[in-house]
Amino acid sequence: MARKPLVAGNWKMNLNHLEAIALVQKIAFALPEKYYAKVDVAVLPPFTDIRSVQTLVDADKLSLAYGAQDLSPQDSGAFTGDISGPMLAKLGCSFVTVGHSERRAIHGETDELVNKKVKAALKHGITPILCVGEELAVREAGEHLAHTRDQLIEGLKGLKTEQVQAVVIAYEPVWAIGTGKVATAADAEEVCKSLRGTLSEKYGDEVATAVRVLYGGSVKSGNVSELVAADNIDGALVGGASLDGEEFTKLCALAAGGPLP
Ligand SMILES: O=C(CO)COP(=O)(O)O
Repeated sequence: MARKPLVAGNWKMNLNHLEAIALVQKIAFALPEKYYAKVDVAVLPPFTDIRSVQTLVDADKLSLAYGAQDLSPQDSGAFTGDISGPMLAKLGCSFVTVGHSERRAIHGETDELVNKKVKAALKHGITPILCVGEELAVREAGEHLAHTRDQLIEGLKGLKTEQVQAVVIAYEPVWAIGTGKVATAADAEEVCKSLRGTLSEKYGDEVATAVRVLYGGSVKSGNVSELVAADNIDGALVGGASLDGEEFTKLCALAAGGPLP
């Protein structure tokens, strides 16, 4: 089965809601509709931008999807500062990143919490983009396959097979994030293939064949084609390059197989 590539722009803590509107308009204008038949495109802005993005996407009937960068494992209650799955679902979010390495490192998120967040997203009909990836020391020790396998297994723990089928996985080696050091296509493919192998072993071939596995870490228009050409890489989770409308559009068009618009 051919998996449709997904390119998701993780804006991280960048752009206010006015800047968000400008960027989405730029992408909508620059990326012709026909590309969406070959690539799914999503933006993941900060929470404060989502309502504005929703309004724009709805009003102009854009094919672009959007989502959030995190969610609470809880639905509601005394959790100051948190944002819940039902709130995101109400805003029309299709995706939410869960377990991004920045949240694991800066906010101390454990695999157990990440697993709860994956379940919270699924409960509210939002596709979790479960992020896994090793630090440089882990790779240098040759432990990257075992490390990412454990993160995958723990992140999906307790899910039914059909729920796993609804998840997107993103392999983001920590040493390649925001550093300009992209993993080679061969390095990225090695891990993505191994993750798919783990899915097959735990949930069967059908699920493993259906689930999209993205690569993230210094993806740009200059390297995306080589990455998505690999058998087991089904798109990209893009940080820095997703903040530049022209660059992001180019990247999406190339992930769709080109030509440039
Ligand atoms: O963390 C990332 C996306 O989630 C990758 O960020 P960069 O593309 O800026 O390296």
